[in-house]
Amino acid sequence: MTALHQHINGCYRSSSQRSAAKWRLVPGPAGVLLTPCLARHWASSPGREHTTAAHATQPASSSTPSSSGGSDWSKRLLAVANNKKAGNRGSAAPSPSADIFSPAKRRPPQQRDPASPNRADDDASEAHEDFDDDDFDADGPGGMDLEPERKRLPAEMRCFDTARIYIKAGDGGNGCVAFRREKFVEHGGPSGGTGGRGGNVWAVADEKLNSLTSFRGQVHFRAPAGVNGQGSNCDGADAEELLIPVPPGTIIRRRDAASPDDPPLAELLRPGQRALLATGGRGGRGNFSFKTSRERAPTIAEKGEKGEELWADLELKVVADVGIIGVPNAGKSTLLSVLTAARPKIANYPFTTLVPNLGVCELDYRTTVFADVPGLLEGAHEGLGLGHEFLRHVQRCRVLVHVIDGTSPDPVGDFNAINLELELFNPGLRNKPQLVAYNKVDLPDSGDFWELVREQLVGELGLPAERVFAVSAATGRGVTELVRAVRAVLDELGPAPLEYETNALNQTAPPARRDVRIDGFTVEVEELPAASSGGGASRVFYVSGEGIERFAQMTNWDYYEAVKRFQRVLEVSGINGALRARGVRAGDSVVIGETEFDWSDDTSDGAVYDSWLRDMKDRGVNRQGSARWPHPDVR
Ligand SMILES: Nc1nc2c(ncn2[C@@H]2O[C@H](COP(=O)(O)OP(=O)(O)OP(=O)(O)O)[C@@H](O)[C@H]2O)c(=O)[nH]1
Ligand SMILES: [Mg+2]
Repeated sequence: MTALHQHINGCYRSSSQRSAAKWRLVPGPAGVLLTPCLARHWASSPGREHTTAAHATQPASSSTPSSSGGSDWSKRLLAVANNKKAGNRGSAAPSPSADIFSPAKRRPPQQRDPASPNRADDDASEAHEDFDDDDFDADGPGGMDLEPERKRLPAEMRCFDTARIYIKAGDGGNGCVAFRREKFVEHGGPSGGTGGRGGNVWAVADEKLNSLTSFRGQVHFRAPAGVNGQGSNCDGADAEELLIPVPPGTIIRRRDAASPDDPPLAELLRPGQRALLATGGRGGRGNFSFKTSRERAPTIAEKGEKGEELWADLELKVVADVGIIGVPNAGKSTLLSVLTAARPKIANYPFTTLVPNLGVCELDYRTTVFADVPGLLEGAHEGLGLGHEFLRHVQRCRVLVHVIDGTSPDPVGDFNAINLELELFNPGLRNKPQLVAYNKVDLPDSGDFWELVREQLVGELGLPAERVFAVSAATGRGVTELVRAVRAVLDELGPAPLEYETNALNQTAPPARRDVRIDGFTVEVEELPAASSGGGASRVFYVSGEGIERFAQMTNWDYYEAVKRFQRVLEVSGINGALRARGVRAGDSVVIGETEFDWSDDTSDGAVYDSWLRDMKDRGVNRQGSARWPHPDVR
C-alpha cells in the first residue's frame, strides 16, 4: 500500500500567494512524511479561488443617467432640489414651494459645461454633486458592484432595498479523547464526549423593519461554535442559533449561485416567517464513539465540522396593501402621517422622501398597510430624479393611491405623466386599481380648480367618479372617505394571497445529516515550474470532493490513530489508486481541502508513525495518546 504522507520534508514556493514563510525544510528519512500544513489558499491556481475572493470589489464604473425625457417643470423640480441640497449645506434657506412652479431661478448658463448638449443631464448631475463622496461612493456596502444607474442614487436609498452580507454558521465542537480513571474501576474504557453542533443562521421576517439599512452598519454575521466534548462522556452543548431580522418582502440569494436561475435561499413575506441560510457544522465525535469490540481503548477523536459560510445578496420589495404614489411634494408623506402613526419626514421641497415609508392605518376595526414611496418625475424611467428603482416596492401593493398636487400648474398632466412612468416601468402596474386623491384643497390655489380637474379626470379620462377624491392631508378633509373607498376596493379584491415571486428554498429545518460520498472526488494536476519548486515538489495533485475534504477537515492530526484512519480511507475510497494512475511520485504534493500532504511510497506503519511524531514536534504539539505504537518491543 502506498501511504499518503503529510508534508514536512519538502519545500516549494511557486505561485505568488503561497507563503514561503510557512514552509520549512526539514530533512527527513527518505520517503517519509507527515503533517498537515493547514490553511493554504490556492488562489493562484486556476479555479481555486478562496471563497472570500467572491466579494472582491469590482472596479467602479462611472455612469451618467440618461435624462433626455422630462418636461420643463420636471427639470425645474430638480433644479430646486439641487438648490435645497446646497442650501442645507450652506446658509441659504430651502426654497418655498412656490419657487418650484414659478419661472425657474436657475444658475446662469455660463456656469454650465458648454460642451454638454443636454441640459437635463446637467440638472440631474448637479442635483447630486452637492453630496459628499460618502453619499455617492462608487461601490455599495461591502464593496457591492452596483448597476450603473444605481450609482447615482443617494447612499441612503441604495442601502434601503439592497444589501450584501457575509454569513458564517458556527463550527461544530471538537470531540474529546478521555478515559475513565476512577478508583476501583479498572480498565474504565473511553469516555470522551462529542462536540456540540455549531449554530445555524436563519433569516426572520420582522414586521417592525421596513428597510435593509441596518445592514449598512453590520455586514458580517457569525453564529457561535458548538462546545467541545469533555471527559466523563460529557457531550458539548449545541450552539445557539443566529437569527438575522429582515423586513417582510426580502429575497435572499447566494452570491456564488451557479446560475442566476438558481432558486434563492429565502423569500420571506409573512411576519415571523423564517428560513435557513447556513447550517452549523456537526460536532466531532469523541473517543467513546470509536469504541468497538476489537478496539476497546481508542485514542482518536474528530474535530468539529466547519459551519457553512457564504456571501448573500438581499433585495427588498416592501409588502403593503396600498402604495401612495405621485409627483414630488404632492403631500404623499403628509397623507401617510395623517392616516397612520408613521412619522415620515415632511418638508416643503421635492425629494424629501428618499426611501419608502410604511404605516398601518386602523379604521372601522380594519387595518390597512400603506407605503409612501419617493416622488416620481416624468422621465424617471430614464433615470431622471431618483429614477424609478423604488417602484419595485409598489409592485407588491394591491391598490395604488395617486396623490395629485392641487397647486401644480397642470395637475392632470402630472397625473398622466406618472401613469405613463408606471406603465414604462411595468405594464402590470398600470392595471392595478388606482384611487385619486386631489390634495391641498384647503389652499385656494388648489380648491378653486377642483371641479375643473374632477371634470377632466372623470369626464375626459374616464376614471370612476367614486374613486376620485378631493382631500386635504393638512386638515384631514376627505381622508376618511378615501380610506373607506380603499378598503372597499381591497374587499372587492378578496383576501390578499401571499404571492411568492421566486421559487425560493425557504428551508424551515436544517438537514438531518449532510451525507456525501467520499469516493465522489476529482483529481487535478498542476505542474510547477522548476524555478518555483525550489528543489521541492514538482507537481501538485488537487483532490476535490465534498466528502473527502470534509473528512480531512474533521481529522484531528494530533492523534496517530486518526492519521492511520485517514490513510485507510484514502486507500479504500480509491483516492490513492487514482493518484497512482495519474503518476504520482515520492515528493509530489497532494492537496485535499485546506491540507497539504507529501506523497511517499513508504507505507510502513513505522514510517508513518515517525513522520507523525516529527510533525507533532514541529508544530510544538505535545504527543497525546498512541503510547502503544510502536511498541518498544516491536521496534
Ligand atoms: N396646505 C397644504 N399643504 C400640504 C398639504 N399636504 C402637504 N402639504 C405640504 O406640502 C409639502 C410637501 O409635503 P410632503 O408630504 O413632504 O410631500 P411628498 O409628496 O411626500 O414629497 P416628496 O417626499 O418630496 O416627494 C409640505 O410642506 C406639506 O406641509 C395639504 O393638504 N395642504
Ligand atoms: Mg415624502
